[in-house]
Amino acid sequence: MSITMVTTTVPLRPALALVAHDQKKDDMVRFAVAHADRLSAYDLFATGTTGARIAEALPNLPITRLKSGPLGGDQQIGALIAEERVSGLIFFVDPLTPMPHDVDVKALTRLAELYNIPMALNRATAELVLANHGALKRPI
Ligand SMILES: O=C(CO)COP(=O)(O)O
Repeated sequence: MSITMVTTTVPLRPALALVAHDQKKDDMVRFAVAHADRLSAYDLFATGTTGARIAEALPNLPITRLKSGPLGGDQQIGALIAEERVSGLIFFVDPLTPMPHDVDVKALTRLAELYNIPMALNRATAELVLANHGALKRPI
């Protein structure tokens, strides 16, 4: 007599955070539309307005919207990184416009550095991150 063990594996999905400054939101929407299939493999988080723009363009793509960046959304994403719940950050930064919440942006990128998660600050790097999506760590 033989015994067969049946195991099921529930894959843990890695999570990605998407953020774009105002002058880069159109770029982010184009990026999300171009990669909608691949992005659907992730649990997605976004700052408020970025998430709204993506949801408007891709209503079937689940995305958790946090607060708007200037109202604490960058810090919320930073907290998710510190809790090791986000394994990649795609942040289309506007290098030409001063931001009142620049310290929050700096704190967010610092945590992405500290926790050694892939962080793309422009579209060229975001393409590389998504193309190497196997490198994105799974959540604990
Ligand atoms: O300001 C931001 C990042 O610093 C983005 O926030 P919103 O997506 O709410 O515009």
